[in-house]
This record gives sequence, C-alpha cells and structure tokens, in this order.
Amino acid sequence: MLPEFQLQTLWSNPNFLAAGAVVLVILVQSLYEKRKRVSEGRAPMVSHLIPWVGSALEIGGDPDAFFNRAQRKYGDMFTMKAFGRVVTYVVSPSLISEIYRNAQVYDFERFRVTAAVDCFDIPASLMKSEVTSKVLHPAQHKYLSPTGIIPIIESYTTAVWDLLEREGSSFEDVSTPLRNFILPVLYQASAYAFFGRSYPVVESYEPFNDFDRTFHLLLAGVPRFFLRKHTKGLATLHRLFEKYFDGPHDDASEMVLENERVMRSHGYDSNAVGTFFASFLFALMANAPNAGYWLIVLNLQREDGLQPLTDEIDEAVASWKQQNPGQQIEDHLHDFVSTAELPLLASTIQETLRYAASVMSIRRVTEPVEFGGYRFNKDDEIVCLTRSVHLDEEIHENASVYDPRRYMTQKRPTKNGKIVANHSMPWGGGVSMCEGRHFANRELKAFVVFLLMRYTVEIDSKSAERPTFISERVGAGVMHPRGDLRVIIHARK
Ligand code: HEM
Repeated sequence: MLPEFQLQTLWSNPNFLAAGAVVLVILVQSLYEKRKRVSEGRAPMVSHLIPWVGSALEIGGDPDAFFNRAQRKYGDMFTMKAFGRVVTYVVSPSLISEIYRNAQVYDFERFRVTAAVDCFDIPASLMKSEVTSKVLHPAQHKYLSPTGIIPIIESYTTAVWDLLEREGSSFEDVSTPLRNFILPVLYQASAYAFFGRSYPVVESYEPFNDFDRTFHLLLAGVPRFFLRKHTKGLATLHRLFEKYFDGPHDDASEMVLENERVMRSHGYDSNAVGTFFASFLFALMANAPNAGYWLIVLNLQREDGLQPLTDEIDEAVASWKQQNPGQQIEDHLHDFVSTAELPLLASTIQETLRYAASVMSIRRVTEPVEFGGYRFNKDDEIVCLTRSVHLDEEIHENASVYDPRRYMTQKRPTKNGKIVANHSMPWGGGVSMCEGRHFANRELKAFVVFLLMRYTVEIDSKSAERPTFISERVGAGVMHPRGDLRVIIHARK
C-alpha cells in the first residue's frame, strides 16, 4: 500500500490526473462502442486498450493463441481493430464456405485490384481494364489448369533435377544450413519453368527476399516509408523484368509470352509488363519454396526422419524400372514423377500445408446482409481465417501435432456431428482460390522425389538450432522460418 502522503502527492499531480482522465475516456468510449455494436446486432468486438492500435500487438505476438482465445470467448465470428482497421474474422468452416460461395455479396475483386496497384505498382489503368479481367486472368487460368500446366511442369521437372545435382554436389558431406540448399533450388527451378533461362534468376533472388520478408507488414497497412528494403527490392525486380522483356526471352513459357503479347497490343511497355509479372513471381515464390523447406524440416525432426518417404520413392522407382526395362529414368523424368503413386508423399504435402500455412481470404461486403446471426453493412471487411479450421481439435485429431500420415488415415472430419468438406484450405477458396495449386502440388512432389532419390539428408547432431515459424506473418501464406536446421547431405550410392 502507498503511504497516505504519497497518495496525496499523486492526486495533486496534474500529469497523473490527465493520464487518469485519458484512460477513463478510452474505457468509456470502448464500453460505448461495444454496447452500440451489441444493440445494432453486429458481431462482438474483441476488447482492446489502445484505441487506434487495437489488438495489433497481441495478434503480432502469438496469433494462433490470440485467435483461439477470441474464438472461445466470442464464438465463430468476432470483430477486431488493428492499426485503425476494423475487420470481422470468421473461423467456422461452414460460414467460410458460405462466404466463398457468394462472391456477389462477399466481393474479392476490389481487394485484388487495390493490392495489385498498391503492393506491386501495376498500373491502375491495366488492373481496372477489361484486358485484365477478360483476357489476362482467363489466360492465366487456362495455363495453370491441370492440363494447361503440363508443359511448364515438364520444364520444371528437368530444371529441378539438374539443379539438385549441381547445387547438391557443392553441399555434400559438410554441415550446412538447410535453407541455403533448398530455397534457392526451388526458387530457380520455378523461375526457369515460367520465364526460361533468359530470366536473371540469381540476380532476382535477394531483391525478391527483401520484398517478401516484410510483405505482411505492407498488407497490414504499414506505410512503405518504413519498409525501405522492401520497396528497393520491388524496384529491382521491376528493373530486372523490364530488361528481360526488352531482351530476347523466347524460351519463356507460353503463358508468359501470350500475356506479354496481349499487354503490348494494348499499348503497355516492358516496364508495365514487368510489374504484372513481378506480382506473379511473388505468387509463384512466396509459399511453395517455404512449404518444401518445412516438409523436410518437420520430417527430419520425427523419429523415423525421411526414411518412410525414401522407402516409398524407392519402391516407385523399382516399379517404374520393372515396367520399363532397359530405359533410364533420367530420360523420362516427367513421365515417372507424374505417374508415380505416392500416397504418403501426397499426405505429407497436404499435412505440411495444413500445419505451416497461415491463410486469410479477404472479402468486402457489397450490400447490407444478415450473416451467421449478425448484421453487416455495405463495405464491411470480412476475413476467412482458414488456419483456425486447420488447428481445430474437433476437426483434426491432435491438430497441434505434425502427422504426415494424417490424410491417409483420417476419418472424414466432422464438427458438431456434421461432415466438414473444407477441413483443409491452404489454397484459400472461392473466386480467389490459388490459381497455382496444381503447379505447386506437382512442384513439391517432383522436388521431394528427386531430392530423396539423389541424397540422404540428416540433422547435424552437433547443432542444437531448430527453426520456428515466424507466426507474425499472419495471413500471408506459408510461414517463413526463424532460425534454421543444420544438416549433412550425402549422395546416395
Ligand atoms: C504451397 C504453395 C502455395 C500456397 C499455399 C498458395 C496459397 C495461395 C492463397 C492462399 C492464395 C489467395 C487465396 C485467397 O485469397 O483466398 C493464392 C493466390 C494465388 N496463387 Fe497461390 N499458393 C501457392 C503456390 C502458388 C504457385 C506456385 C503459384 C503460381 C504458379 C500461385 C499462384 C497464385 C495466384 C496467381 C494467385 C492469385 C489468385 C487471385 O488473385 O485470384 N500460387 N495462393
């Protein structure tokens, strides 16, 4: 207890009184806001103390724990303020699928255009024109479809095989940070597949990382002024793309060449074409390489390590050789990897994405609507929080445990006695569902198959360092690693 004379001193201190008044005003205002929302039938507001900042710092600390607490306290929908932005989060799979189904009321297009212009500097005239919605996006959709993607996957397959041989040999038999080996291989092979060998892939790697590292801050509304490295990275990517589109690049994929032709025929120059493809480069690279990294890291930390996957792949190789006597697998890489039945690897990829992806789908309400028992006004922002579904213990047994066999053995997931069809949504959903998912799945499959055909990878027992998720990259896709895992790679005999 404070002695009486100290209390008297405090009460007569004008600074103390002013601070007390401010706290009182904030509390009254927040109480008023909460009451008003309840009386208007709006989704409940998560309590916060600092007015404009709202819950931003708490979300940034441990987002999974924060959203879990909010769900337990407020239910399947709750509103939150962060850096002045008011957003309602939806965590139930059935409500999320309703949002995905109804693109008229829960619009994505406005966010798509704004993000392309504000985050990637694509000219607004291009993003808002029918060239993009009626020609460029449909063409991208066609080339990224399961059949359209085949030629690109073929070049990817050859590129990743060659890169694993070339890069792998320089890491053999010495302790090495896994990241240095894996991420550049995945990055380069994908870039070659879409843009050809004329793309300055090595030069673009660091600027891409500078841009990508703080992308979530840009999404959260942090002004570019505070993100100097990020902005410089994007400018370098634009410059490299402009040079690439000004020079010979006939080895690019048909998807790139066709979209370039369309843009040029509408008067857009190499610089504008470059901004469009810098945003595609981001989609291509922001998630898949890190997913490949986590797949290896998470399995290496299990008791049986990568052995079950290696055994499955060895069996597929043996079976292919038996069916194709006298043939070399190296001459039929795409055929082999696309036909190989690898149920454990398929489940491992899906589980890695469930476990490591933090995905949010942003929508804007287009008209007043009653939804999930609450009222929404035009222009309200709603976010589908798919990670909450991934971590829901009722839907996924032992959800906090990484289990590569989960999707081989799991019964049909249910919640409240009902089957949950959308139990895993690493690709988002509805109109904004990841266009690159067919490529990404095959990319990861080919990468893991070839890696384990060529090498054994083991943890360097002298190093205790282990990577953890940078979970504050909330909503921005597969989480990046903080720290790394030192490994020793040996060529297989
Ligand atoms: C593991 C890898 C990947 C994951 C987890 C992933 C996830 C996502 C997610 C969550 C979205 C936004 C969905 C939404 O807002 O609801 C998205 C969009 C997109 N992704 Fe992927 N992605 C991956 C790899 C790729 C790859 C390799 C490509 C390119 C080949 C790609 C191309 C795209 C494109 C073009 C969009 C924009 C779709 C639109 O604006 O409608 N993604 N991705």
